[in-house]
Amino acid sequence: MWNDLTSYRASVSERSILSLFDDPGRAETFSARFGDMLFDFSKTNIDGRALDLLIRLAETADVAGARDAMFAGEKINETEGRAVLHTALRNLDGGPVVVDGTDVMPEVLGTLDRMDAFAEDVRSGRFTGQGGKITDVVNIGIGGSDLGPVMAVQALSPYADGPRCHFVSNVDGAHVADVLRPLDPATTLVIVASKTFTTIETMTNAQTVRAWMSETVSDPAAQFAALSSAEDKTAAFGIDSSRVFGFADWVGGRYSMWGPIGLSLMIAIGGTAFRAFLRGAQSMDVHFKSADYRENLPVLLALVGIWHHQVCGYPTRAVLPYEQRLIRLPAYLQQLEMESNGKRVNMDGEDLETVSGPIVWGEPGTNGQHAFYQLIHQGTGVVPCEFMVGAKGHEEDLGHMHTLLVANCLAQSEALLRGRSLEEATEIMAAKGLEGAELDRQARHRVFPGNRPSTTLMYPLLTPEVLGQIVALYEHRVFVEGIILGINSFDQWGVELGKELAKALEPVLSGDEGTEGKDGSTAALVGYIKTHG
Ligand SMILES: O=P(O)(O)OC[C@H]1O[C@](O)(CO)[C@@H](O)[C@@H]1O
Repeated sequence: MWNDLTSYRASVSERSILSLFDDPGRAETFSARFGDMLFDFSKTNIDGRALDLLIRLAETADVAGARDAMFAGEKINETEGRAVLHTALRNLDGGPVVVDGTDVMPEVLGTLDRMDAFAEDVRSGRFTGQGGKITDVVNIGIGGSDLGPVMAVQALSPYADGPRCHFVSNVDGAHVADVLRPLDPATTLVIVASKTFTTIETMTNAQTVRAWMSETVSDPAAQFAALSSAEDKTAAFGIDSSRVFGFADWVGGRYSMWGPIGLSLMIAIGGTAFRAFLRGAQSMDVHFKSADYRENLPVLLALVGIWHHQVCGYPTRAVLPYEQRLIRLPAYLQQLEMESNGKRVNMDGEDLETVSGPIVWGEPGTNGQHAFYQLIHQGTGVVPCEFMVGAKGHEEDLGHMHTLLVANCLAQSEALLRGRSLEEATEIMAAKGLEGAELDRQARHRVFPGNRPSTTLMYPLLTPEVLGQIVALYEHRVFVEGIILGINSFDQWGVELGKELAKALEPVLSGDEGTEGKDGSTAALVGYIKTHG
């Protein structure tokens, strides 16, 4: 299958994507809709034959079978012996989801109701701090216990009518210090978000914040809540069980914002909007489960990704939301995609047949246009770009700005597609009065090779429901890519070694232990810190 794809790609690699639009139906054929959402992949070099081969790849990998196994609660995370059921957290209709013979939905929905009640207590002032109504919430977490809520709170700021939410993740004391500086401990709620309740960054920050709070309030623990599966540890930290929201081991960290890890978002936007966010994701689940591969957005997004990375060999992909409020989406997707599919062996522990998942990066447009788009347009490498934009913005009185935003988004994908030839560039520069060798030289700097692939995801407006759809779309995209590559997308052993070595280096840096056994570079770097620290 892979060979068929790579040899077919080689046979069409020189053709211009623009020429494919000689087919007047191309934009329609190479796009798919889900409700009001449109995914356009016509500005890629994928044609009917390539799509057929990609679909066959999905069929051969039995994506549908793996998908059904995931939704059915089978232990598809084989290296950790766990089911993968973040979809149960947004299964608002409550149809049974059985794990080890038990329907988990009553507990899931019960926890959601408890979260809702607590969020409402905080928002209404029924739950107060020791100085009165809660004005600020500080979520302490990292990775999957941080990136989702950070991204979503920002994305949905037009819906945020609750206390202000802040996020502390880095173990760099600068982060917590900067976040706490303007806050009043007596009206601040602290949420410690950690599935394991052992993550060193989170626990260190939690202790720092508790110490900060204890300088002002008599009972700091009363203003703490915890989002964790480790109830013994939350109790040991002194957090009352009424403010502990747990979740099962079948919710992976980077897939967890649909449940308790989303509490800060729920407090910011309220329970009704939070449920709309879940409903959006749930609707994408239904689509993923039922739509034909050729109409299935997560499957198509995955196949386009596979085409560009594994088949064409483009090493990275850029996610470019023309939506300022999605500023943290690229970071969120970096964890989702790279922690999930950045693996070198397959489920059986054998070397992968192909390269693993791509490097994912990006920034909102139009800002990126004034920074790295230069390389995207004229650099020697190809970066497939994933644009996304809403038909409308929330600032109705600033509609003219939204029009300009959309114009820029569409212009970028058009420019990548068309490019500008040497003849065109020469004509432009000649019209400016240049001639001879200087004309030639200057024109060459103004050539755009074009023929660079991009996709565009469009949606009506970034509502909670649409955000839920977008995030679930990407989750399932990562899943499909993982299945096709044979990867377990739900473990993350690659983060462990660094954690272990950091633990071992702490006493070396503090002077309790020497650098014996360390490589020369590490020993020298320790020496620098000891001299200058
Ligand atoms: O929620 P926890 O247990 O603190 O873990 C935080 C993050 O750390 C990781 O395990 C990686 O270090 C992520 O997968 C996870 O999202």
